[in-house]
Amino acid sequence: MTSEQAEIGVVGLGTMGANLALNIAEKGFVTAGYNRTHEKAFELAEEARGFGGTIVPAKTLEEFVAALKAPRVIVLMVPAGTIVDDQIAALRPLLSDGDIVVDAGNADFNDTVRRTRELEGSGLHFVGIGVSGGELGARHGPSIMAGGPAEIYPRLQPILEAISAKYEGSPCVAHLGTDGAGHFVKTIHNGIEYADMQMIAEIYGIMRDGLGLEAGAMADIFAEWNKGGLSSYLVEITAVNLAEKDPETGQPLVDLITDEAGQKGTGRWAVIEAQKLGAGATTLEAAVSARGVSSRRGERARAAEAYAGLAATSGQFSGDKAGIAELEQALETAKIIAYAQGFAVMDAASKEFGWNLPLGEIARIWRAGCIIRSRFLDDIASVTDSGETVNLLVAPDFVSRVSAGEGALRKVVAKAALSGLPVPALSAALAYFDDYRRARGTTNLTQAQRDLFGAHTFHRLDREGTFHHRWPAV
Ligand SMILES: NC(=O)C1=CN([C@@H]2O[C@H](COP(=O)(O)OP(=O)(O)OC[C@H]3O[C@@H](n4cnc5c(N)ncnc54)[C@H](OP(=O)(O)O)[C@@H]3O)[C@@H](O)[C@H]2O)C=CC1
Ligand SMILES: O=C(CO)[C@H](O)[C@H](O)COP(=O)(O)O
Repeated sequence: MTSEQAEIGVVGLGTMGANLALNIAEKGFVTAGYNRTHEKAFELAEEARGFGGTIVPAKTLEEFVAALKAPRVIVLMVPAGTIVDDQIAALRPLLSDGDIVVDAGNADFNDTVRRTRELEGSGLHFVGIGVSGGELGARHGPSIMAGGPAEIYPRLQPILEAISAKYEGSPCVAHLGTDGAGHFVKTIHNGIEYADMQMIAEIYGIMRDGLGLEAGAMADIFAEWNKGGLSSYLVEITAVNLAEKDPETGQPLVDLITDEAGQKGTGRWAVIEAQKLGAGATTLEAAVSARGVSSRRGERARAAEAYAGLAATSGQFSGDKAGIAELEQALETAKIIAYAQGFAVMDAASKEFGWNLPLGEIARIWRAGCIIRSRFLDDIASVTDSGETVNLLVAPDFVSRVSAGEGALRKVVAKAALSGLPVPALSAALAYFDDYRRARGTTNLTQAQRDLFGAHTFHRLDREGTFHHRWPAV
């Protein structure tokens, strides 16, 4: 291979990096590849040759950098945290003015902001981008959420547009704002992903433990739902997950998988940022907490024993057509509420960090390629396009949909409570909805309590100003 021929380079050729490199090479861009375990780069170069693409493999970072045309574009696809800092530190002495380092892994947007500042004035440009779509998305078309300096984006745009997913011909990629905007949006994408997955799991729990349905029967129901308002990648894969049989035992594979959810941190970051912004993302919180509870399997087994004597009111749910339709409508309604929360967090962040996030564009680039892709994002795009700051819950189209579905959600949450079936995310959605639509809430009492014990003051409904009352001593 000759030197200085690659238009872009990828560092970190694991699940995502390898597939992204193949995707880029397939689109006709000569791509340099470096991996800590360098054999992978050579294997990948061989694979790319198979479809006529070029990946220039490198044994060392020096060789990798030498293979790139200047000004260089280097994409990091390694695990979040210090590994990204270490890679930047290792690359820095090898790079020149004008080179661009792109962190395309999941990252805490605070780290992206810090790295941007650290590289400011160094001659290098730092760009944080979120990539969603998992292994297949990376290979054939992910949704890409770009941050970083607006003036640098045009240099990345042709490659990003070529490799991204397309929705009716439109590339699912956009520059969303400066510094950490892309990673922030990806983080909220993942928070919504957690909520969506948790709600699906709760409905599955009702079908399994409340209705006694077998996995195969549930697969058919989810496959049917995927043809309607719930049509989405996550519902589609749920049907596939439930239909799959373990090749060794012939049993549904899902029945043999332990009920302990892993998490790599993005959902937690989403919830932390929502809390910092004072934008309640209760369905996302419920989903993150539920994964935490699930991981304490031993503790749960002991608690199950301790409360074995508690009687649940069985027979609440019905498996007939109307009963299944009620579950479908409850899930659809709760999903709208979860997405409303996610978009409200992005709206709050946009104002706090001065990003001017294009919420309609975000919904549009999530319509294909990413894990939460669904038909329903098209509806969100039209609502958020108006440019007005609205919580989706008060947009007219969603008011009618939530009004039509809230009864089903309420019944499902109530029946689950009576049955002793856990529905933390579905009930969080309902509670948020009831809270959000209540013109006269109850925190007047909270304010009174705060003023009594801490002289924190309060506002009054009947006059302007800030007040402190001399409450009776307690
Ligand atoms: N998997 C997914 O669905 C998605 C993942 N992401 C994000 O993409 C990034 C990569 O994830 P993924 O591809 O799944 O992870 P993998 O574990 O499959 O790959 C990790 C890559 O990072 C390299 N690496 C790990 N530790 C080090 C280190 N200390 N120094 C140098 N290189 C190191 C590995 O090299 P080696 O081969 O030598 O171990 C490998 O190339 C992460 O930020 C992840 O959050 C984003 C969207 C989806
Ligand atoms: O970014 C992703 C999808 O969008 C990754 O698959 C991520 O790993 C999912 O998060 P977690 O591992 O915490 O479930």
